[in-house]
Amino acid sequence: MSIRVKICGLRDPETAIQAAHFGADALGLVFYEPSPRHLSIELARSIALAIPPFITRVGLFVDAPSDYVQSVLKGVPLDLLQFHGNETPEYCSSFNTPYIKAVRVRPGLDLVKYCQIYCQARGLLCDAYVEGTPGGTGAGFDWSLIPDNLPLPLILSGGLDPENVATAVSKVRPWAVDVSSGVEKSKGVKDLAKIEAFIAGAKNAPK
Ligand SMILES: O=C(O)c1ccccc1N[C@@H]1O[C@H](COP(=O)(O)O)[C@@H](O)[C@H]1O
Repeated sequence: MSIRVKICGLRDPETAIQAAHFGADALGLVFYEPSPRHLSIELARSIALAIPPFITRVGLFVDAPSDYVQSVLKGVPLDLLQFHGNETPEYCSSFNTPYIKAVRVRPGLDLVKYCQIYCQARGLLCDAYVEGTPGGTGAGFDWSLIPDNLPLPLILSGGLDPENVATAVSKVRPWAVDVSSGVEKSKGVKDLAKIEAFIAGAKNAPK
């Protein structure tokens, strides 16, 4: 099975198009104001419309008011929502749009139970826990905390980069990987060479 790769935090159409040409399967647009990758609805729309077909356009939210998510969905063509905060299963299911749920992995957290609670999610995204910041931190975590028997497709993220992604894919065998900081030259500024190397590293990881 070939690994899927999501590149998160695109901020201009040209970089999104390049990432698609390098083989990205999904591209993430951030709607979380404190993030350096936050987009206005207008800019997000121009990026989403530039993305070629058969690439999943993902909108990322963190504990956003429902009417804000609705207004983004009205203005921006999105295929999938990524909820990266403490959203309830009822909230996540209320937008009539497929979603993935992010969880910040910590010792003692029962990830199988978490999947059962979010059973409507299309996948579970496992990220690092960093006090005070919901994600996009570049921090990694102990992959051995992820059980083998997760009932949802696993999307591995948190501190991945072109150097460690092949090891992550070979060891953890996730359905997909997701990256933001690891393919940037500075906070919020993507690096095309790193995006290309990350995608190649993930897709050519030893089986
Ligand atoms: O990218 C962001 O700015 C962001 C903001 C708030 C929550 C999540 C965010 N991104 C997601 O965080 C993880 C880990 O990213 P990193 O590669 O460690 O920087 C990833 O799933 C991003 O989609």
